[in-house]
Amino acid sequence: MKFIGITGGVGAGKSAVLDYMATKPGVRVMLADEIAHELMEPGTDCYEQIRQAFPEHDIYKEDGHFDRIKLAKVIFSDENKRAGMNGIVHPAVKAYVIAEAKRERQEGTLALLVLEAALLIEEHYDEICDELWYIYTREEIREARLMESRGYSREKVQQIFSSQLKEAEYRKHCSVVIDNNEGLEEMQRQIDAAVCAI
Ligand SMILES: CC(C)(COP(=O)(O)OP(=O)(O)OC[C@H]1O[C@@H](n2cnc3c(N)ncnc32)[C@H](O)[C@@H]1O)[C@@H](O)C(=O)NCCC(=O)NCCS
Ligand SMILES: Nc1ncnc2c1ncn2[C@@H]1O[C@H](COP(=O)(O)OP(=O)(O)OP(=O)(O)O)[C@@H](O)[C@H]1O
Repeated sequence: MKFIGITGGVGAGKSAVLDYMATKPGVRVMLADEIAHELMEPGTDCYEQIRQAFPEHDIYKEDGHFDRIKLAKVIFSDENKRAGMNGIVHPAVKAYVIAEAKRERQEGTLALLVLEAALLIEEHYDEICDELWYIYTREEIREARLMESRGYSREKVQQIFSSQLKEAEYRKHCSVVIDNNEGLEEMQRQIDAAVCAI
């Protein structure tokens, strides 16, 4: 089994890449954001720690779950708060991922395990993954896609851009680059070639 980490900035198309890879036999995909959200459900250790770390903020929905819009405003506008939350959530996500990768390696039924995360490089997933792939899409295209598909404001997109790595840094750490500036078919053609080359 090979363990591939897929990264790139917000809106680069990582989920679109994973959706395509998930259609292939022998491939299991994992999304770090999804794992994080499960680990942040009310009643979990992460939930309690975040609650205690942000006592002065209303970051909740009526049912007690975190309100992602409110939480995003807090963590993307304050570097210290973002670091505080990362320090709670990311070690828990990484521990979960390491345990799943170990289990899959032992089980031996997969050809590829694929993990998608915006912060693979910052969180040193190169130490766990066999290869890192960078999904490259120009900022203006990502901004347009996110405003159109998710209704993000230009300000929100720019705030998230400035909290993430620059293109050169992603390229330095990744051995495969997928160019997702064009349509989905072109991206899928590059994925097929990269999978063949493993
Ligand atoms: C901050 C939250 C509430 C924002 O939710 P929202 O629905 O507005 O945005 P979404 O989840 O689609 O994330 C937008 C982009 O920001 C990235 N991102 C998420 N958290 C962070 C972070 N702490 N630092 C930098 N980028 C982040 C995402 O990967 C994605 O590229 C949400 O992302 C969250 O709960 N984050 C904590 C989980 C986490 O750390 N995920 C990254 C794991 S590698
Ligand atoms: N090649 C493409 N052509 C047109 N639209 C695309 C293409 N790739 C992705 N998109 C669209 O761009 C938007 C962002 O893509 P996606 O959600 O896959 O990005 P992401 O990198 O997973 O984002 P995040 O960092 O927030 O998880 C989505 O609406 C998606 O459908």
